[in-house]
Amino acid sequence: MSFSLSSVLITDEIDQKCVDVLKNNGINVVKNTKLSKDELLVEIAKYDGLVVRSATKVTADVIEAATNLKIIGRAGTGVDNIDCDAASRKGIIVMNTPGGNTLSAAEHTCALICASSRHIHQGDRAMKGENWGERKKLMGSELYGKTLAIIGLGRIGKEVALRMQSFGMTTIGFDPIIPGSVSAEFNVEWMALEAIWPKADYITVHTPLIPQTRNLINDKVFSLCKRGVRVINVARGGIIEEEALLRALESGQCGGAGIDVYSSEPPKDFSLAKHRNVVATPHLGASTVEAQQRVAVEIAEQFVDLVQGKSLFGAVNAPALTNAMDVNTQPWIELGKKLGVVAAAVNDQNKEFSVALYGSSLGKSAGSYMTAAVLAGLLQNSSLLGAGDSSKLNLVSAPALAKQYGINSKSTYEEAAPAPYSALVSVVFSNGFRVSGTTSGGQALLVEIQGQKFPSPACLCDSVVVFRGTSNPQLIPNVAGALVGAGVTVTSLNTSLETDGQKWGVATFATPPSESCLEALKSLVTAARLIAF
Ligand SMILES: NC(=O)c1ccc[n+]([C@@H]2O[C@H](COP(=O)([O-])OP(=O)(O)OC[C@H]3O[C@@H](n4cnc5c(N)ncnc54)[C@H](O)[C@@H]3O)[C@@H](O)[C@H]2O)c1
Ligand SMILES: O=C(O)[C@H](O)COP(=O)(O)O
Repeated sequence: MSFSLSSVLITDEIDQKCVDVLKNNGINVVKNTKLSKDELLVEIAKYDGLVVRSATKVTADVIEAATNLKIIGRAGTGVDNIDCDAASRKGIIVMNTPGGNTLSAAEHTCALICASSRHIHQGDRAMKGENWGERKKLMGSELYGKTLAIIGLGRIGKEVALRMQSFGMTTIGFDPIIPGSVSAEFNVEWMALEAIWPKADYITVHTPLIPQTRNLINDKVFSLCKRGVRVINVARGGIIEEEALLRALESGQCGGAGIDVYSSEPPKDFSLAKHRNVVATPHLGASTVEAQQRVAVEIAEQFVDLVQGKSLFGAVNAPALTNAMDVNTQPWIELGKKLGVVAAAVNDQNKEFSVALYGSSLGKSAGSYMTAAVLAGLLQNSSLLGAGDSSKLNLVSAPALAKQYGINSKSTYEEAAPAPYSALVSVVFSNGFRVSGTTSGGQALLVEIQGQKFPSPACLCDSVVVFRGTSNPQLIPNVAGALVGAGVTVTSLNTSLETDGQKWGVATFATPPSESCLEALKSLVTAARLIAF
């Protein structure tokens, strides 16, 4: 896979090291952190790469205006400031630097837990106001022996657990993906959320902001918690419902909060940040010299690795493209695309299909990239694609465009492949049409069309003629003779087993023929398509 990048725009405060790494690898860089939205809409068209933190909102209109953009890099973790669906529809890769700021965000969380338990913020305010008398109002509580509930046991949640255990806190937690056996390895007892609420003295959230986590901590949850529970949010504003938190702080049901992130940034309303029992910071979780240098270098190196064809590490919207860089997976992705192209050429109902994967060498996880590959093939010559869409069709945009056009796909997996193949891919449409293939020596081979198997699989080379004809001993010699007569050099001719007196056939060529060669077949076959992959 080749990927070129000529000029990158950086619109947020990102460490100089990002600029240096990109420039040292021959990529032009412009850093402008002062662009208004209107200016960004004009500027963005000049660049094929964009690097942001959380301040720049890469909305659908920015992506629409980004006529040359190929990649958006997030120097950090959360990509919720980027419209990833809009980017996917335009075939634009979105990548982040997962892990580069994990330790800083974890340390900041621990700092907020400590500050909240000992009223550090209130004490500091009192001292600055020369108000020593505040001292007697600021009785804190020890963390030792208290229970810390961690919602989201990914990178940051785990690091918070390990650090707060050294204070003698008991750590419990919930994550729908991380099982109890894994969380037990870092001494977090996994519990269902209902069991967590009444046990927790402190609750810290470390999830992405997604529909399932929006307002996760709300009035109802506060009512199920211990009176005086303290909550911390260094993840995303909106995971703890801000109005519910204010109400719980006012009633004393919540004893204090440490908040780094807000549902709108900067907040439209500072009531929460100003509350006496809230220690508030302006989204500082990743704001350390170390984290900023790390994410700056990582995003730049990830861009360079992609240009050099080494890896697509950090891509969040391109599972198929990521796999397309693996030499073992590449032939399967090519096969998927070609099966999609064949299906689009000879089957007239392509809106609903399933990709059936067979063989342990493919594995269940192949479903996401093989489905994307088949979709890319199906859409390649489709009239569904608008003019703008067809130039953007790739393994990133195919699933997003298919969704837009109402094409539904799913995948299934079985460990055992039908003999004689060790691995096989079948694309099965809702009208019963089925096309199957495998790979050998890096080549895509057609094994079956419409349930009719090829005793000897047909190569899906650069261009082929796929035809259907009445089964008679003269079919192959007649088709071969007609093609030779039309001036094309046939390199192979394979036919399937027959069903209802009909056979499928595939012809391959030394050099791609023109569409006119099909004229020669008209009287010999019931259907023929020239397919250029
Ligand atoms: N404040 C900051 O400056 C700062 C810095 C870095 C990261 N972050 C944010 O912190 C959050 C966590 O980052 P991370 O690197 O640990 O991510 P991660 O992907 O490693 O972990 C997130 C975890 O949340 C879990 N999760 C998803 N849905 C859940 C649900 N409904 N309930 C419970 N858990 C759920 C996931 O399974 C995953 O394990 C993200 O929102 C990220 O954007 C903030
Ligand atoms: O998701 C992240 O990486 C953090 O929220 C950091 O955001 P920032 O890069 O704007 O500090």
